[in-house]
Amino acid sequence: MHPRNRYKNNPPDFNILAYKYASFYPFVKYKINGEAYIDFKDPLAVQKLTYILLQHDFDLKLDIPLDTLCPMVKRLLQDSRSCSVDLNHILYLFENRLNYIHWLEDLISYTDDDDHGEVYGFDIGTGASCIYPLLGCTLNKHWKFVATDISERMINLAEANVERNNLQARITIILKSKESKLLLDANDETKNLNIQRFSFCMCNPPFYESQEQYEAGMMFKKKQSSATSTGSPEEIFTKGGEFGFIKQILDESLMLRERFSWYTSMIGRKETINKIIDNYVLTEFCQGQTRRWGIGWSFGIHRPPSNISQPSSRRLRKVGPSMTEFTTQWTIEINSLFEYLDTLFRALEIGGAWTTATNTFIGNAPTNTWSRTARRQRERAKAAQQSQQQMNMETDSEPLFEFQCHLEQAEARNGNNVNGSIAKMTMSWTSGNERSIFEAFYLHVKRRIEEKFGKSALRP
Ligand SMILES: C[S@@+](CC[C@H](N)C(=O)[O-])C[C@H]1O[C@@H](n2cnc3c(N)ncnc32)[C@H](O)[C@@H]1O
Repeated sequence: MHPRNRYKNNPPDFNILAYKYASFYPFVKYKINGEAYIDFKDPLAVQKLTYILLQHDFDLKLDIPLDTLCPMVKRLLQDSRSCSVDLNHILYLFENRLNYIHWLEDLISYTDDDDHGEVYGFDIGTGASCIYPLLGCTLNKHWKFVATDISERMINLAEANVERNNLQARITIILKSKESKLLLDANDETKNLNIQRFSFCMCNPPFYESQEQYEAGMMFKKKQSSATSTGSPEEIFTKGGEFGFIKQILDESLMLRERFSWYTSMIGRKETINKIIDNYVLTEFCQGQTRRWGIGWSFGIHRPPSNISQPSSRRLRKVGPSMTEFTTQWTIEINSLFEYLDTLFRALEIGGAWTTATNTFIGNAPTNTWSRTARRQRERAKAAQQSQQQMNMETDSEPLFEFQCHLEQAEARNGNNVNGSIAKMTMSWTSGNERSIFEAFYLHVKRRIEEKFGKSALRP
C-alpha cells in the first residue's frame, strides 16, 4: 500500500462509523465477542459502507446504482463467499484507487507540472462514480480533471456526483463516442478544451474482450465466485480487451507526445503487462570514447536471442528486457538427454523436429499440455465429450509459442582428468506473445529431466 494511503495502519472502525452515521447502523452486526462486522453478501451493506467511507474520510458524497461499477461493490460481490469480515478485503479496491492517485502525485512531482499552479488530469472512462476525479480533486486542491465516458447513462450519473460535491468548476465531463479517440479528438467536445498541457491521463479500462475471455479469467481464479457481476457490459468488455484499450492510448500518445506529461493506465490482467512492454531490445554502442545506446520495440511476436536483445554491459542489463534463453547442464550423456527429450516432446504434443547436425530441436507448442490447470481443462473437455471438430480447431490455430532447444556435449573434468560427460541444454523462446507460458514450459521440461535422471544428475 502506498505510504500516504490513509488506510495504511489505520483501518476503518465499524463501531465509530455505526455510531456516527445512523443510516449505516442497521448494516452493522456484532459477533459474540463484540466484534463488529457487516454481511458482505448484502450488496446494500457494502454499497452503504462505500458511501460512508467516502463521506467520513474524504468528505465526498456519492450515489451510484448497484448495477454500475460501484468502486468496491462489484469486486466484493464477485469475491465474497463468506460473511466473515476481512477488512483488507473490503478496502482492497478502494485502497487501490487511492494508490493510483498517490502514484500520480509522486510521478508529477518529478516533472515540472506541480510548479504551474494548476494540474490537469484526464480520466478515460470515468464511470458512474467519477471516482478518480473526485478523489484527485479532494486530495489535491490545485488539480482539475477532464473525465470521459462513452455511456450516456454513466455520464449523467457522473455529472450528478460531481454536482453533489460542488466540483463542476474543476471537473469537466465529456461524452465520447466509441469511434472517437480515447484522448483528444478534433471531432468531439475535447477540441474545445483550452488546456495546453495535461499532467497525466489515467484509466481503469474494461478488462475483457468478450464474455468467453471473462469466464476463462474467472475459471483460472482459484476461488470461484458464486455471485454474478454487477458491472454493466461496457464497463467490463471492450474490443481487444484492456490490451487493445491501452495500445490505443499508446498509439495516440505517439501523436500527442508532450501534450501529456505522463500517459498511464491501470492494468487488470497481469499478462497484459508483457504484451505492452515486453518485446523491446536494448543495446550499447561503444566507439572510442563515445558511448551511445540503442532501443527498439516491436508489436510483433518474434523474440530475438539475448545476445541481440540484451545489452552486454551488466549494469545496463538491469533495465534491459527479460531473458529469452535459459541454459542448464547435467552430468549425463547427451544421447540419454536427446532420447528423453524426444519422448517428452512427443508426450507433450509439441510440434517440430530435430536438426541432428546441430543437435537442435526447432519446435512449437500448439496448446498448453503441461500445466495442471490445462490438464484438468482438457480432461473436463474430454469428459464433456467436446466435439472432435472443436478439439481440432484448438490445434489448428496459431501456436502458443515457438522455441529452439539446443544440446551440447562437454567433458566433465576434475582438474586435468576427464571424469564424465556433461550435457548442456539451451532453451530459447523465438516467437509468441506470452513469456509466462514459455517459461512455465521450460520449467516443466527441466523438472521432468531432473525427475528422470535424479537430483544427482544436476549440474556439476
Ligand atoms: C472499468 S470501468 C471504470 C470506471 C471508473 N473509472 C472506476 O474506476 O470505477 C470502464 C469505463 O470505461 C468506459 N469506456 C469504455 N469504452 C470507452 C471509451 N472508448 N472511451 C471512454 N470511456 C470508455 C465504460 O463505459 C466504463 O464506464
